[in-house]
Amino acid sequence: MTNPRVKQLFEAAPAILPSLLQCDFGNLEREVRRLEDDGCQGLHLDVMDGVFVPNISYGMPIVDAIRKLTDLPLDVHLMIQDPGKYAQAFSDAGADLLTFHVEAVDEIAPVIDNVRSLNMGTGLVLNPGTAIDAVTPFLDQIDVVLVMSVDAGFGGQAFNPVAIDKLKALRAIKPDLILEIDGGVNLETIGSCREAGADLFVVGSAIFRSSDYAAALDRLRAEVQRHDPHSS
Ligand SMILES: O=C(CO)[C@@H](O)[C@H](O)COP(=O)(O)O
Ligand SMILES: [Co+2]
Repeated sequence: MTNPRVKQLFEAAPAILPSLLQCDFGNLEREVRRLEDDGCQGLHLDVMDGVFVPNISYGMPIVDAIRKLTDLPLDVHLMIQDPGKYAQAFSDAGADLLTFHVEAVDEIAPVIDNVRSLNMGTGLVLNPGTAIDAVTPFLDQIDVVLVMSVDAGFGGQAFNPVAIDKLKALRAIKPDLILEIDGGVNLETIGSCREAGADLFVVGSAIFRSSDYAAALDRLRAEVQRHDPHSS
């Protein structure tokens, strides 16, 4: 991995990545500063097109605005049809790690090649109903598998435990693969994700519905630490 911010993010793992979907967009700079001050090691940006998922969030201009506000690694989760068509634009906007859904493309390999050629970290995303066989042929070409524990499209949904078995299976197949989990990750669910092998934890509601982000992040980090499979 040559992208220095992605390298930095992976070295920080296990790490919590706040999903900005539910942040206060009217005060974006204040939100980003708060998360930086609270010791976050990266930000998760959810891009939704109203076609691949039944919701619309934001696109390149917001990624670009956040890039100008921070040097933190930007993990851009594309929930869009035909993601390869927009890889260059998200690279230009400042994405460091670009993940796209296997369900959104007919041919996965050319999109991986496209993202890699732009020097971004590359990740494949699986919705809860998609088996890991959809990503296993590509594990040597990518940097991350993002396992969804909700159907992509909305924050605030309940965690689907099918994700736990997928994390365990992927960890068993490739011990050094970076595994990311997204959807319904909170104080009750984050420990089992860590035990199952997750390295990066995307958290939306459990941070942004709290009045004290720092305290919420500290509690989540303590839970990750408590469930670390490597500590005795
Ligand atoms: O990609 C998505 C939803 O599609 C996520 O990144 C959510 O935004 C996470 O929010 P919570 O489930 O933690 O509320
Ligand atoms: Co996401």
